[in-house]
Amino acid sequence: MATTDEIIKRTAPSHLIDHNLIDRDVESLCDGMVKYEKRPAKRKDGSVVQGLYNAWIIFNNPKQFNSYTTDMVKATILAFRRASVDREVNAVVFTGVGEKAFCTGGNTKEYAEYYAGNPQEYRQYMRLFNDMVSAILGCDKPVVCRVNGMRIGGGQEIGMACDFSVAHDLANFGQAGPKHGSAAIGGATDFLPVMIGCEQAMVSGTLCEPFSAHKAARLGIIADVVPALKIDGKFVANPTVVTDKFLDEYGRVIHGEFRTGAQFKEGQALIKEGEIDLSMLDQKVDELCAKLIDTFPECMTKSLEELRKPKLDAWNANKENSRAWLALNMMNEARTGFRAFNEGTKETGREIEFVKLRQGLAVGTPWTEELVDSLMPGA
Ligand SMILES: CC(C)(COP(=O)(O)OP(=O)(O)OC[C@H]1O[C@@H](n2cnc3c(N)ncnc32)[C@H](O)[C@@H]1OP(=O)(O)O)[C@@H](O)C(=O)NCCC(=O)NCCSC(=O)C1=CCCCC1=O
Repeated sequence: MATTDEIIKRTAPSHLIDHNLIDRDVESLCDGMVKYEKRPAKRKDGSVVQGLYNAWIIFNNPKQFNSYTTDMVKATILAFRRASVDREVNAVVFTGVGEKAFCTGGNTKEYAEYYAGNPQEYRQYMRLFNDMVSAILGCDKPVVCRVNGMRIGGGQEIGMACDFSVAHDLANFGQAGPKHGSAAIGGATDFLPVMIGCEQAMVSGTLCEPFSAHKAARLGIIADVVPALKIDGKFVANPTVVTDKFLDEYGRVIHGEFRTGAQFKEGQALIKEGEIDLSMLDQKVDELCAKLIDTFPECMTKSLEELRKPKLDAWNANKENSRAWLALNMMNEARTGFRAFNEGTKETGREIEFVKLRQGLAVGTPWTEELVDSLMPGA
């Protein structure tokens, strides 16, 4: 009987059709701000698998906490399509450069300086954003979000669109919309209720208070969490988060909550003096990818397609209405909130005085350019 290798050699066709949409490097679409790297796949024992790879899609905009510009969104759509049709790719690892931020969502500078006041332009942008989320949810390969740092706003939304999330425990997770002039309707309002229940989804989607990685793991936003801080060469859990207790004296769950007061400050100081090491994160990602490759490919894809449906159905039901609302929202609250973040500073703050705005609207004050300018931090 011929061996599998002999049969492959004898029967594999000499020509394969390329199903990519366009034949261009991902990097060339966005000046290298999204990288596409095929990294050799490994078995559970760490040995390299000949001819098979994982596609690493990497946001490369560290100065702006890996927020995505319009060009980066275009490149990401094509990167996921490329991974989907690449026969040698078994899984996608979606991550960012550095150890501070996976992604903090839409680029607030571009939002404030180009899209603010231009709903027709933002409608076109939101077609691209929607297609990026759909490209992740429709990827024919399992998608692992390697959470290399904070996952905020649209960054949290595209992260939750992935199939698995593995995070280091200095990362925070949350939304920013209602504080910066938007609503988390780029996926979070679709995914959060399905993933963590309506009550905690409401907390995360409206109050804009971050969850620690340990809380995100406890609630079910991420599959796994590992340490990244080393003190004297030894990995330690995030010292700003409660990880050594589960209940407080009243029986309330406190595991994963942020420490407060002096304890929080001491934790911050410890992080500053320690060393950040992502080797445990990469080991966990490698372990997961090694498990994924040890399966039938079509059965894996079918399982992904079925298990994605709760998120996908909510996303498909709402994404076009959300796109339309977000475009029109660029006329008032988004124009105001993203300008405030972009024009504010650490000294003046980067958010408006919400009560002042509410007091004005309570007496019917119209949205004029003058009103918007008066709300800018430091105005
Ligand atoms: C809370 C933060 C994420 C982190 O705060 P902090 O740790 O204090 O860092 P900063 O000093 O704020 O930021 C460091 C520098 O990075 C720049 N930065 C951070 N985030 C962005 C961003 N999203 N776009 C562009 N630049 C960003 C920041 O300006 C600093 O640089 P500088 O030169 O100014 O010193 C905090 O950074 C934060 O709140 N960031 C903004 C989060 C946000 O509002 N994201 C957009 C939400 S809306 C969105 O994503 C949407 C997606 C699709 C659907 C519609 C929609 O609204």
